[in-house]
Amino acid sequence: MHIRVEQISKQYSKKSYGLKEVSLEIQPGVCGLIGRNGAGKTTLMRIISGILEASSGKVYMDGRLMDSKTRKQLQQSIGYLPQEFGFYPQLSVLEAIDYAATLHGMKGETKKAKTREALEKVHLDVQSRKKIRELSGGMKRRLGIAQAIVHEPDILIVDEPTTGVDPEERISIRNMLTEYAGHKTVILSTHIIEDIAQSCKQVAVLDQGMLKYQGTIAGMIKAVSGVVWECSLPLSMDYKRILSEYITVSSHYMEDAMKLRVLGEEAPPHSVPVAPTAEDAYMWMIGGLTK
Ligand SMILES: Nc1ncnc2c1ncn2[C@@H]1O[C@H](COP(=O)(O)OP(=O)(O)OP(=O)(O)O)[C@@H](O)[C@H]1O
Repeated sequence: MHIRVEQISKQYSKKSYGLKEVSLEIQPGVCGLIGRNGAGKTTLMRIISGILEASSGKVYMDGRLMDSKTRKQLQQSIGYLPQEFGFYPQLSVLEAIDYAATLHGMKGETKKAKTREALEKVHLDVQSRKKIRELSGGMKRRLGIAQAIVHEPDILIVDEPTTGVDPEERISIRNMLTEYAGHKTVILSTHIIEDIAQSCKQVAVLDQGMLKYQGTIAGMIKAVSGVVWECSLPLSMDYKRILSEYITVSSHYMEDAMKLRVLGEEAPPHSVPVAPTAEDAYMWMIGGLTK
């Protein structure tokens, strides 16, 4: 399904904006939403899911406007995993997904088959009798994905599915989402640029409620060619000026020099231009770390 977000704003209160006039096109495949805390990722995902109303703007799915008349029907094509997802700890893995399938109106053999398929997709079929309270954090996250895909939605929206899980689990969750995408649309939010670089065809960078970039990872990297520098500064040099004038991606002391990777339009002293990475591009787009 193709999603079009048109001039969406969300004002929570007089002073608090979640989003400011965000327009975005999302095609089938995995789309990564990246931005620091408070950038507006959750707000955007909740609006696309139809569980939060925008203050202004429109969302279209395959050309159909989401409004009070179409919302319920469009929501049947959406699966959503919020950042915090609570299951009853005394339920078993199977019971939890069976319950989610019931909520989607499934019955009998169909429900049984879909429940089993969802658990297989997230590799929890062998744990199906386990109680939820016995699951690890990563397993709970995978169970959350299973409840979001049990009705095989065309659009899957997952809010920070890889936060706080170990690297192996992160890669596994990433792969599951890529596999699920196939011809479907998966929107995933993250703080982790590596997740986006590895699994997303499309990427949108949000910062302070505004869209800073939309396109491919390759396009994002290309956009910052010529602004990434590696400096090797003599230890006697006052490097604080460079830190204040450039966006610093990394810095470390060597025996004889201070090595910096910085972003800026002009070459800093003692520097050579280097090829940008996705992390450089992201840092450039959000204007560096908050000071
Ligand atoms: N219910 C609310 N009431 C008031 N302000 C809110 C509410 N929800 C979000 N906000 C504000 O809207 C902005 C965007 O928040 P949002 O949760 O969408 O960001 P986020 O990118 O998902 O952040 P995080 O990565 O920390 O989850 C923030 O400034 C936040 O404080």
